[in-house]
Amino acid sequence: MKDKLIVFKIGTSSLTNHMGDLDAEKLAQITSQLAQLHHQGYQLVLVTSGSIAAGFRRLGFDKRPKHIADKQASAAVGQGLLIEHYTTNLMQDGIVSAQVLLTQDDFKDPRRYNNAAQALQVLLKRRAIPIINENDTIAVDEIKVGDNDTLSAQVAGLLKADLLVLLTDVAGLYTANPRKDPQAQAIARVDNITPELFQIASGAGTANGTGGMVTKIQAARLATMAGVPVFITSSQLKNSLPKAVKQEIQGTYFTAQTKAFNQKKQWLAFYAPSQADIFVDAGAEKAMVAKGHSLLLSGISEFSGNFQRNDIVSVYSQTSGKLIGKGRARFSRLVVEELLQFKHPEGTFIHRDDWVTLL
Ligand SMILES: Nc1ncnc2c1ncn2[C@@H]1O[C@H](COP(=O)(O)OP(=O)(O)O)[C@@H](O)[C@H]1O
Ligand SMILES: N[C@@H](CCC(=O)OP(=O)(O)O)C(=O)O
Repeated sequence: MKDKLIVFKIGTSSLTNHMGDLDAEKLAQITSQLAQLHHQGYQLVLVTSGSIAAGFRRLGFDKRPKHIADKQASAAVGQGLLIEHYTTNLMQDGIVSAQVLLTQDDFKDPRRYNNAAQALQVLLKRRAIPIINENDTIAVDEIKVGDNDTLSAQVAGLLKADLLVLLTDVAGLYTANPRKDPQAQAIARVDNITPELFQIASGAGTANGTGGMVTKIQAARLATMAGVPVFITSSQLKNSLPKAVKQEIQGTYFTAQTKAFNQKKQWLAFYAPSQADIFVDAGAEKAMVAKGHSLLLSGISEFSGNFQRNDIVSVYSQTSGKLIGKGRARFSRLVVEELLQFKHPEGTFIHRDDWVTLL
């Protein structure tokens, strides 16, 4: 399938042995399948975990460390070793790979966000495979994506991928954790990610993984809102990568939303820091959510926090108290306060082009 762009995410659980160390044989299985797909004409991106697993023992820890600074130091040692495996293996098939390390800051700052997209697009156009991980060594809480499931969804959305495949150690999402509940049933397809779905997903399956199915469902939510379908499957089945691309293997398929966010709206929805909270009345809520209309000044019932013109604000329903979306303010708080003194305040506070519904 020429030009189809697939983002694969491979978790620590799929790259390690029972001691938690990087397993070169498992990694080689992945690279040979990537090479196969590359030669078929697919554009590929790999988001890979494993830097901590690859580094901790060399740094003198006898098991995977738990403290943040120890993990960061291990990642600094392991990232180089991890990328060396990918580069060497892919080079044997004549494929150029590229290391890209990202943090949440790269998504929050619109300039860095565009830069990341452009650099990745050049790599893809030139048939290289970007090998992405979080920049663990420098990522403190404030700038952390936190898990590679989410990072892969962010990347898939940014690049408008045709499919995101999350490869793990179970063949998709089950009605309960299959490691703990033998009665758990496989779920083949999810059209709607409801809050109930999160309840069936507990944390990581092994001491090596981060987040388990919860972060995978969160990732699926983000990617599908950005218009990218998601397939969760096991990396341990034979030829799982080529089969996953066509869903010819057991797994869970999440359908993409039809009204997907474009790049500008993804930034607004997922990354833009919000400066203030605006509460709107029932009429405005209906007009914005159901009809996609702009928010007029007359629909504002309350606000908290200070905001300037062009700042991003969160909009809540006055009736339910729930967050309904985010948008760009056309006036500062000072001006809004003045305008709302009028009996019939006129003007658009958030234009529909600068608005995303998040219900
Ligand atoms: N409802 C569920 N369906 C499938 N797996 C689940 C579920 N709830 C929890 N899990 C656990 O999630 C694990 C996969 O997540 P994780 O260990 O973080 O893997 P990775 O390193 O691949 O990201 C599975 O091994 C499984 O034990
Ligand atoms: N960035 C970290 C992994 C973070 C992570 O999300 O791990 P996992 O749940 O195994 O995909 C690393 O390279 O070890």
